[in-house]
Amino acid sequence: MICLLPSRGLLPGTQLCSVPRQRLHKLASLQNVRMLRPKKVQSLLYPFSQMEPYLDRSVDRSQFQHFHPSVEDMMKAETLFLSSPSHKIDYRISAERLDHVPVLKPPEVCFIGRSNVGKSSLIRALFSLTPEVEVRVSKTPGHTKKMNFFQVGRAFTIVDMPGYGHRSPKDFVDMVEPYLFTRENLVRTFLLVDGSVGLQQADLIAMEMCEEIRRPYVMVLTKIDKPGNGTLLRNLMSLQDTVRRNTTSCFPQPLLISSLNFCGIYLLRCFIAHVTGSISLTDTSLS
Ligand SMILES: Nc1nc2c(ncn2[C@@H]2O[C@H](COP(=O)(O)OP(=O)(O)OP(=O)(O)O)[C@@H](O)[C@H]2O)c(=O)[nH]1
Ligand SMILES: [Mg+2]
Repeated sequence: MICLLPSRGLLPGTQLCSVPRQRLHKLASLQNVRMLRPKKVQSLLYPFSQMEPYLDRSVDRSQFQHFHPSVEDMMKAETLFLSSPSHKIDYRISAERLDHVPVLKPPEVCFIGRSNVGKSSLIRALFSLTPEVEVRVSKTPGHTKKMNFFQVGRAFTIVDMPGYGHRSPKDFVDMVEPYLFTRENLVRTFLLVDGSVGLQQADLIAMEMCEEIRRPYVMVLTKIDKPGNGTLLRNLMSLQDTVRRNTTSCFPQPLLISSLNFCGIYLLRCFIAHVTGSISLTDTSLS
């Protein structure tokens, strides 16, 4: 691999490399996914479909399908995650204090959650069609220490946040909380919960904070490849119950994601494209 390092304007955490096309993960693009077995396609595009057979018949399934985009809508959204000369996807800047945060016009979405929950991995999977934008991930909790801004053309900005639970709450309270309260162009916060362990006390505190901020946020269950179906279903139902009982600003449908096997990544790309106003959906996508 030829690396063009060091590159001007790049901070630690991001490298600009010339990556041969074949290094793209085979599941990065819907084009490839659509060639797989229909059952596999279904579970990658609509991860909730894996859970359905295990649900009690009395459970109302519509609450898990408020956002149910067509494959065509997902294809439209995917084009936004492809970098081109007229639509550059790139790391923009890192900020370790609120006054370092750049003023940017495009709508913004950010990812918060406990350290190690998989925030950076998820953003890396979203950008898997543009592997030259490197998002660093680590087994060690507390790896991401700054807010990292990634610009997706003029369409939107994605922000990777330091986690809470490790070296926090100080970092989080000093930097992330004021950002969430004051950022004018922030259109959605994604609050990640580890799907293999379920809701923890720290997650409940973060949900309370999001409720206090009163801006729209969405729960995301990560690492869904790790637990067995029983554990995952239990964690999903408990999260769903908490959302229903205790929240008013939270989107009613938790999104299910595995950054390892790309399950749910296409749906999340479409959700981001939708909430940032970058695509218009066909009528059937939202209920
Ligand atoms: N099995 C599995 N492991 C994952 C997944 N996503 C992330 N991981 C692993 O979880 C660990 C933490 O991932 P990160 O993406 O760095 O987590 P983070 O939330 O950004 O962590 P901080 O930056 O420390 O807050 C890494 O070892 C990842 O490989 C997933 O979908 N499935
Ligand atoms: Mg991180």
